[in-house]
Amino acid sequence: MTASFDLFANEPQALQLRLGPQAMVLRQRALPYAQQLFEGIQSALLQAPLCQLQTPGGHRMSVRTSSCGPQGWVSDERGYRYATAHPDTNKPWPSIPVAWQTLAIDAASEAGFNGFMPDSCLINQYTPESKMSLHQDRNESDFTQPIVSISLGMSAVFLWGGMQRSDRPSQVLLHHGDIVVWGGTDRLRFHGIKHLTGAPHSECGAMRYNLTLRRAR
Ligand SMILES: O=C(O)CCC(=O)C(=O)O
Ligand SMILES: [Fe+2]
Repeated sequence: MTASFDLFANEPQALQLRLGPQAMVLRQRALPYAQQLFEGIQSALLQAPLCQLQTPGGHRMSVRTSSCGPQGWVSDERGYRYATAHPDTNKPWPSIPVAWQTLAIDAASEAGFNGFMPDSCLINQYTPESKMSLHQDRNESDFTQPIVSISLGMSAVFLWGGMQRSDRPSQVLLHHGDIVVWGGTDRLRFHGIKHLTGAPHSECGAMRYNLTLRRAR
């Protein structure tokens, strides 16, 4: 075995994958916090149960969602928007755990966005039957604030498109512990989830969780 082989064996995979001028995947960035994140999700969902929301067009989303923070993302026949209370329980959303805030703020700054101040964390739960069509995140009031999106559990095929819905998206595999950050000129890029892929996850089975931290107001 050569010395260089040894060096490469210890080399982590490329830890940052650039998706655009102001967008990147921070591979495995959330891995050290995964257990803590799973526990936080479980306790948040006890207070704010997952819902299968209706789109304004009358379809049921295949993803189940909940939120933390002063603002939670909701959807119904009246449209997509942020709300201060859970649509079923009418209670305020649980607060965003401080560790999630810190992780998101640090990830944002590593991707070039200082001063990220999330007031909303969407919790998406996917099964192998779920997908999320190409969309832009545009219900927020300040597009200078980035999006920080944490993947946990099963891997997924992330669709990373352009500024037009018709732009053909590239496909990026997102794995347990990866964080995607996008903002600035990439803030309104179309994106989505084609489907989950790979084996069930040791911690959460045939499921993927995504935490999307944003500044809503
Ligand atoms: O699950 C993901 O990785 C993306 C989720 C997303 O784009 C959204 O909730 O707006
Ligand atoms: Fe999105």
